[in-house]
Amino acid sequence: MRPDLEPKPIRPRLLVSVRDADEAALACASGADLVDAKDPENGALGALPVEIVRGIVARVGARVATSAVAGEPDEEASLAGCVAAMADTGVDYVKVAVWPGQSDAALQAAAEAASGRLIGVLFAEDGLALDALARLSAAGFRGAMIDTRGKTGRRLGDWLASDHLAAFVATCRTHGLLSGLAGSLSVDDVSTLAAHEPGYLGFRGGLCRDGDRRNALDPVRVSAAVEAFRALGRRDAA
Ligand SMILES: O=C[C@H](O)COP(=O)(O)O
Repeated sequence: MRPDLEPKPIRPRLLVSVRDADEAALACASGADLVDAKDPENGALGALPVEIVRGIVARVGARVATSAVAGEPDEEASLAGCVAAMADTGVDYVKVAVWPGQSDAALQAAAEAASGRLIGVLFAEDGLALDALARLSAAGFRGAMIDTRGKTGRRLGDWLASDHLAAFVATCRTHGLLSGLAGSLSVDDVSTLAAHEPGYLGFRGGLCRDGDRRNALDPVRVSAAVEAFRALGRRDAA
């Protein structure tokens, strides 16, 4: 059965970024809650070709929630177009980079292009942009997440202190946004970050062979992550 990501799950959900339908099938079979289509060879928010994303949705979309990255458009004019192309693949959520200088009109057009399924990605390297969250909510975004832009070994917690992450999640909740945290996370981060009660925690590198996000997903690491998330649920239910 497809897990419910909203409005507030009893535990954070596990997002696993995948690069093709075979990895999507592995993540889904292992018990990931959200399968996220992304090109790990192309930076933090590399978009996959839409044909590959359609293949991922066809393979796992009936069994698990799906998302896809629409990239990091560097021109405001191309934002809504990138989002629309990815929304048209049938994914449940589209993720796109947002930055403070974007106009409200551009944000609104992007949200409309994804029919209320758009998640804005902010980068930890830019600091805590809490004021952006009200704008995303007003524009019609469904959620917001923090990720790291540079995949060079510095992790989410190296950029933002725990109280900042808690403030991000709480402010998302205030504005009715689904919240996500990511950035070179490992399974050891799960219980600490879960305490902030985000909607989901996102993983790629920490679940790949040798911890390198450009390598294939490692089934043993994916299973360990799934177990860590399930343990949270059991702890909360106890
Ligand atoms: O959306 C989440 C990202 O794919 C996380 O990637 P990462 O764990 O390699 O930083």
